[in-house]
Amino acid sequence: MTVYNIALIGFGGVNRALAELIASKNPLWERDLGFRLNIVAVSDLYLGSVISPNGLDATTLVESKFAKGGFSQLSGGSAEANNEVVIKNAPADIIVEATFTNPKDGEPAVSHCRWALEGGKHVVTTNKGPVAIAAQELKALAKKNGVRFEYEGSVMSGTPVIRMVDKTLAGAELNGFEGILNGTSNFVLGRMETGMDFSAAVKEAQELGYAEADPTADVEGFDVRLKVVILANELLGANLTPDDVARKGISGLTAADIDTAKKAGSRWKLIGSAIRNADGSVTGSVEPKCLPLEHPLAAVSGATNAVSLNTELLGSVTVTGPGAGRIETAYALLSDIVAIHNLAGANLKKEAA
Ligand SMILES: NC(=O)c1ccc[n+]([C@@H]2O[C@H](COP(=O)([O-])OP(=O)(O)OC[C@H]3O[C@@H](n4cnc5c(N)ncnc54)[C@H](O)[C@@H]3O)[C@@H](O)[C@H]2O)c1
Ligand SMILES: N[C@@H](CCO)C(=O)O
Repeated sequence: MTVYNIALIGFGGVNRALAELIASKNPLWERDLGFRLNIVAVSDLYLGSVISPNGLDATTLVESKFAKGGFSQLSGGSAEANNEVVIKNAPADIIVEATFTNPKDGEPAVSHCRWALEGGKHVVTTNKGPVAIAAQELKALAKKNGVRFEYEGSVMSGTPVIRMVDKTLAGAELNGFEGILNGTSNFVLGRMETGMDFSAAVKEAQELGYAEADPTADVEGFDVRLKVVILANELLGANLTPDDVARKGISGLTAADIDTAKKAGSRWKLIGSAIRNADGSVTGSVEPKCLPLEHPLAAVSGATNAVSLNTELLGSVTVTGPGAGRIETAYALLSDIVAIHNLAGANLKKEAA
């Protein structure tokens, strides 16, 4: 039986959801995917950290109501989030990075990824910071150390877009994309169409686990800007930084704007896009657009995301699915681990007794 030891960095909505899945689905994964996951360490800013070489019980982790510093009650635990010690010393094959996204410099998550990869540990992450800001460096580091840096959940949560385009649209000649890439702002715009106030709608998105720790990142377009950078660099071979992408969020839209659009048979959406220019350069942008109802992105509602990929050989191909949510994003982490597992010659497989 193949077992992957994993260490969770951050134990908020997403990594907690992964632990929930581990608690209930390990037997299914063993049967269908050929591996099970064993949590050997967790580190969280609020809860502290714990290393347990034989593994922590996922159900206990999920069901215990830990107070601040509560991991100190566990054997091998501390009230401090000793991320560096956990990443470097825990006997983990895979580091699962799901701390806050820092849209400015990606830290401390970039360092978390660096420590893991330098130590020969795979990284799977839903954190957009390290991917948008340091993907090239981290991919090179992973290659040098014979491990993988995987980040499917950094764009569109568990809905496959990065790996899907890479694997199944190879050769289709992608020229650009436009999409709804932030679940929170799309959810908020939808709620405003029903007459709900902007702040109440943001609060609801927070309660549903869609929003960033600071929801300004969602409604002001910073989150979409990171996602445009990730997709443009990954799929169009660009070398954009967040500062290269023009950005405008949805906070300036009023109830009257929403109403006027509705009466005109259209709908506001926050659109992230990038195009390849004639000279080969790539331009990205984030802005609210008033789309006619017949536009393919106009009907995308709630926290659902969609991206229309403009290809030379196939025309437009649209991928749609959940763009946020705890379990949905935890699934992205699982899909990254499946990708690692499926790599021929992966040297992390362990035959447990
Ligand atoms: N929730 C979603 O729908 C979703 C979807 C895609 C990507 N993401 C990204 O995944 C990551 C996690 O999302 P989430 O919803 O679980 O967020 P969250 O705010 O619920 O949890 C983040 C956790 O990380 C911990 N943390 C923050 N900084 C830390 C540090 N330096 N060291 C240790 N722990 C730290 C916090 O205490 C918190 O428990 C974020 O980067 C987010 O942008 C989230
Ligand atoms: N806060 C983000 C999470 C997914 O990256 C969103 O609402 O889309």
